[in-house]
This record gives sequence, C-alpha cells and structure tokens, in this order.
Amino acid sequence: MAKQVEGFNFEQQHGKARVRVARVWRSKEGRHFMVEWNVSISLLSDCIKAYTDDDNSDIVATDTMKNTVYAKAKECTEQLSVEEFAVLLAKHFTSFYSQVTSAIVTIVEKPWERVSVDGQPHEHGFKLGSEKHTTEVVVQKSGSLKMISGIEGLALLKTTKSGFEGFITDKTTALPDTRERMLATEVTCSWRYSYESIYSLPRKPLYFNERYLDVKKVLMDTFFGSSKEGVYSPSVQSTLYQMAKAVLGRFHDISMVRVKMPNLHFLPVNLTNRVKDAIVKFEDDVYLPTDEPHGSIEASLSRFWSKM
Ligand SMILES: O=c1[nH]c(=O)c2[nH]c(=O)[nH]c2[nH]1
Repeated sequence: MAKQVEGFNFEQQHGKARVRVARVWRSKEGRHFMVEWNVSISLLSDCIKAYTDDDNSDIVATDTMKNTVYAKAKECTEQLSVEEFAVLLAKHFTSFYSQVTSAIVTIVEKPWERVSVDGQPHEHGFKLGSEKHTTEVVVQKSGSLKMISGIEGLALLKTTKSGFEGFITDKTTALPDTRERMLATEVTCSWRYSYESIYSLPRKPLYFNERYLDVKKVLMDTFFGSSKEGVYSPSVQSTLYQMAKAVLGRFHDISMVRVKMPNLHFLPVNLTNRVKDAIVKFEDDVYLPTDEPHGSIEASLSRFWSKM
C-alpha cells in the first residue's frame, strides 16, 4: 500500500533473506526426521519514521526476524511442511507486532531424502535429491492468506514421442519439421491454493507435503504418459498445457498453476570428413546436448473465479 510521504507516494518493506535452518525430530523408536530450509521474510509495517525522521522505534530488526526462525523451529516439536512453517512465522509477525500489517514468507526446502542400506530405510542417513519444494505465503493481520507452493528443478527427459512441425516458415527458418526428437526440460511449477484465511487451512499434519508429492506425480505422469506407450508431444507448449490442466483437474483446492519449461535441446549430430565421407550419420542416436541457448516456454492457467 502506497502512503503519502512529504508529497510523494511511498511504499516500503523490510526483512531478512536466506536464513538457513535445519530441524531434526527423533521418534521414540530411534528414527530421525530432518528438514533443511532457506527462509526469507519481508514485513509490511508502519515504520515510516525510520525512513524520514531517523527514528527506529517502530522497526522490527531483521536480526530479530532471523532469531525468530530459530526460536519457532525449536518450538515445532512435530514435523511440519514448509507451508505450515511459513504460515506460523507470518502469523507470529502479524499478530505479535502492532506495527506489522502483512508478512511475506518464502521458503525453499533442500531435498534431503532418507537413504536405504541393503534395502532397508536408514534410521538417520540422508542423501541430497534434486528437485525442491518451495512456498510463498502472504498473511495479513486479519488472517487473510495467499499461499503459493511450488517445485523447482524437476529435470525430465524422454528419448522419443516428441515432435515439432507446422510452425511458421520464412527466410530465416532453418529448423526442419520432425516427429522424432528428444524432449528435455527442467520444470518449474508453482500453484496457488484456494485457502484464503489462515483459519480455514486443512488441519491434517503434513497435508501440503502430500499435495506436493501428488502434484509432482501428476506433472510427471502427464509429461511421460504410460510406461509402455508413452504419449506423443506435438510441442513443449502442448505438453505444458496438458500438465497444467491435469493439476487443476485433479486438485480442487488449487486455483492457479504456473509452469515454466525450458526446451533443452539435444541436437542431431551429423559429421562428414574433408572429402565429404560420413563420419557420423544421425539416425536418432548421437546427439549434442545443450542448454544454451534454450527455448523458454511458460504459461499459467487459473479457474475463472480465482485470483492469480
Ligand atoms: O516444442 C517446441 N516449441 C517451440 O516453440 C519451438 N521452437 C523451436 O525452435 N523448437 C520448438 N519446440
């Protein structure tokens, strides 16, 4: 919200970025559970005097925000999702400080996964996976909520059932039509939940972790198709749309989904020697993988009644 200050419109927020915290929980039976989070906080608060009058008396110190992350992590005696922790932090800042009108908390979870040794899940051993679970929540003093979750760095590839043809051709077009190519991407997807108040959130423990895994599965199943047959992709655009639509079709508490899918090209390799003999003739087998430059394709899809 812009404020009128000395004849100007003025907007401000302050916070602490990239606070790293890990939390371990130990079950009675001796199994350990752990998370590692990177937390960023930004507060919208009435502290204009700090900007205009050198008066910090309304400032929540960003150092205090950092300490609060550790204090709240300590208080969480049960395992919880990034979404729940973000809401808990945001709720604290908006209810504890009269000056704070709104809190924005974003968290990226590092993908530590329990290892198996000799086919048995290890009690306290973890290895780093690849894609990351993310969230951004905005909480107002009234309890009104905006909650977005996401997945980052989901690298997917299929070696066939992908093509691209019928696009505009003009004098700068070199790309041939094809019905046979590799399709590789790194999916970034975020989705907005339709919960609009911190008081109407699902109470089920780890609900949002379950949702995250379910959304990831729907995205991947749609990308790949069935295990034997697969599914033909006529373009990244078409596959991206099918993936977004599948998420909205499946999850009724998701009102908006945004998907970004770079097209990471695998270029056919054809090599001839100086006397024009083929060294390598491309037969859908030898490729030059490249990520620069790459196609960049993104879209968002929301229900008619929903907010973006
Ligand atoms: O799936 C694709 N979409 C495009 O827009 C595009 N453009 C391009 O050169 N190759 C591709 N592939």
